[in-house]
Amino acid sequence: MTAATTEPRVLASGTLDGLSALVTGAGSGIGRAVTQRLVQLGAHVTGLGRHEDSLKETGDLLDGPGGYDHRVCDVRDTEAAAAALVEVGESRGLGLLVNNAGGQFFAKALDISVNGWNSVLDLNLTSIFHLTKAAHPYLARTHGSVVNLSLSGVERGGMGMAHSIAARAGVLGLTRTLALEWATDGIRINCVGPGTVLTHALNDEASDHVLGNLVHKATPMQRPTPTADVAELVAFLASPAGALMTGQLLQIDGGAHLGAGLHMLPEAYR
Ligand SMILES: CCCCC/C=C/C(=O)SCCNC(=O)CCNC(=O)[C@H](O)C(C)(C)COP(=O)(O)OP(=O)(O)OC[C@H]1O[C@@H](n2cnc3c(N)ncnc32)[C@H](O)[C@@H]1OP(=O)(O)O
Ligand SMILES: NC(=O)C1=CN([C@@H]2O[C@H](COP(=O)(O)OP(=O)(O)OC[C@H]3O[C@@H](n4cnc5c(N)ncnc54)[C@H](OP(=O)(O)O)[C@@H]3O)[C@@H](O)[C@H]2O)C=CC1
Repeated sequence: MTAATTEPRVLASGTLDGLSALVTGAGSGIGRAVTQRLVQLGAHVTGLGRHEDSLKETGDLLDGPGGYDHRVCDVRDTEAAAAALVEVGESRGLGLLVNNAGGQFFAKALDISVNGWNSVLDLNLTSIFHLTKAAHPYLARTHGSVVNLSLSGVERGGMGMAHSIAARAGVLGLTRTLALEWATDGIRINCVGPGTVLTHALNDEASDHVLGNLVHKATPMQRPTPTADVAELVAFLASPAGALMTGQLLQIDGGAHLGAGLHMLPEAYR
């Protein structure tokens, strides 16, 4: 058997029967793959995002025994996002929050304005704090969990990503602090750090040179991270098999965090 297995789906059907989940950024990429897998395993997912068409498309692509609905919302509008979560919590309860919506533009620190810094921090850190806080009462009732999508290699830093790396380091600190503060409420909270995932969004941002060449060089296992692998890990953390896992950063990256890093040098930007 080779290490490069192409089928990461190992959890038994029915593993997440009855789970109510909220996934931010469910309309594309990793969030869509996570939604698909949770629904296959029996969960009901509410997908959150800014664009109705892509959220609807996620719903059209689902196959599985679980359920799906969506809410259009910008997670940086912390009151609107919390209100959407409360609606879900009050109507169906909440056993899992996946803070997946995120991203950044690639720029050297000296080229990041105050507004640019704030927009990335708001998206990748502040919104997560407020939404997770709003989820507390519902997760306490179900002894549920939170999964925060982060990046591989945050502790190493990454050129062109000062704002995003700072935000993700903040999310890890938040994750570990809430893991401590909420453990006795029965709530677990973890981070998943994917390596490079060739989603449309990244393809739009980075040049073919980065995606076709540097990813392989910067990744000991010489391949990008498939969305399905990330989705299985999120489902595992939400399942009874993850019941003692909290405060973790699980890097699913082919060893990329051990290497020199895939730095977004200016020549790599689109
Ligand atoms: C190392 C390689 C592996 C990478 C691993 C990570 C991969 C991924 O995350 S994949 C997803 C990739 N796609 C994205 O991340 C796209 C997501 N980006 C966005 O949604 C937006 O860029 C944003 C949310 C981060 C910012 O959006 P918004 O707040 O709407 O931005 P504005 O246009 O209003 O601009 C605000 C502010 O930011 C400045 N700015 C925007 N782009 C750049 C840039 N390329 N360089 C420098 N500054 C930029 C913009 O000028 C505004 O500032 P002011 O001009 O001072 O007002
Ligand atoms: N691709 C990669 O290589 C890696 C990605 N990651 C991280 O994983 C997460 C998902 O990435 P990926 O799937 O690639 O990215 P995508 O850009 O494909 O997905 C991000 C999703 O988040 C939604 N979103 C973005 N901003 C907001 C907002 N303000 N409010 C609500 N929803 C929003 C987008 O939908 P809409 O525009 O409709 O709102 C979109 O569906 C991100 O946090 C990303 O940084 C981590 C490691 C590597």
